[in-house]
Amino acid sequence: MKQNTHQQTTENLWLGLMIGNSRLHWALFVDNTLNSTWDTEHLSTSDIQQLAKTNTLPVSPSSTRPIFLSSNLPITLVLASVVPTQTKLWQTYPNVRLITLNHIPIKGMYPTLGIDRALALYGAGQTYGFPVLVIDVGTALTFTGVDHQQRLIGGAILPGLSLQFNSLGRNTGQLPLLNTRSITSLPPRFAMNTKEAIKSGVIYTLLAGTKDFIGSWLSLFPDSKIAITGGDCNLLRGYLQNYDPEIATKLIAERNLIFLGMGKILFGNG
Ligand SMILES: Nc1ncnc2c1ncn2[C@@H]1O[C@H](COP(=O)(O)OP(=O)(O)O)[C@@H](O)[C@H]1O
Ligand SMILES: CC(C)(COP(=O)(O)O)[C@@H](O)C(=O)NCCC(=O)O
Ligand SMILES: [K+]
Repeated sequence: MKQNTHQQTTENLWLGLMIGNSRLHWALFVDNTLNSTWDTEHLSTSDIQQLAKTNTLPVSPSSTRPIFLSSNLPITLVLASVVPTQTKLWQTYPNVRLITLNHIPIKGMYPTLGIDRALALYGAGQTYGFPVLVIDVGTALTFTGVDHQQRLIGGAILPGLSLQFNSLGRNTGQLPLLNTRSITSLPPRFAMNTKEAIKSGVIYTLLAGTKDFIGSWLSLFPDSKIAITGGDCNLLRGYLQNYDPEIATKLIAERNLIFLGMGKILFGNG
């Protein structure tokens, strides 16, 4: 592992870590303010054990492979996770604080609600106002809504784009495995080859479903904000701009909703 010494003392540095199902999402908070965010792949058990032992943490806004911050003082690692096996591994870190639903000031949450959904919802509400609907286009795609009184209304969970393509590619005898990132424009609706037919099926169904959820939410909360986040949020928003420009203009895209929520909870600001 590469070592990188940092000029700043660690008292004013907090590292946020959101463990998602596909990747790790990192945030550096400096002087109680969100400074930078980046994503990496999941780390191996031995890498995490080594970090805990040597009191080092990755600080690498520009790379998918982490560079490690070494320090004599314990750095506070603020952890939220939707992957219990990973939570266990990271809890071996010396100075770790785990964010749970108990920390989130949203009323009426059910006990198994994902902490990523709760944090993003709180971050969106605090930033844009309540009520708000959050669409998170990650490994799973989720809709999560909260009302004027910061009470959870609920939402929905379905497979995200890559999960949909992977399930077709891996569970059939002759369908190809498509790469989500290679699909940048809307496919023809009625396709004449297999790849385009998969794209059409997944994307138009997703767009119709998204439009329906947004319409349904706005019929309940006509003045609500709608925020979109997650690894594939720009892809979905891009398709939506062609498919239904009026709905697309209502969407606020923000990759850091979860960390905006984390910042509010830790410091009372983003
Ligand atoms: N650099 C990248 N590496 C991996 N996945 C990426 C990348 N950029 C975008 N993605 C997309 O993001 C999706 C995962 O979304 P993300 O919100 O990061 O996941 P999670 O929070 O569930 O781990 C992947 O399915 C993939 O399609
Ligand atoms: C729905 C999720 C799998 C989304 O995870 P992600 O795609 O962000 O990795 C996660 O929020 C989760 O495990 N939720 C628990 C069930 C629920 O929210 O009802
Ligand atoms: K997510």
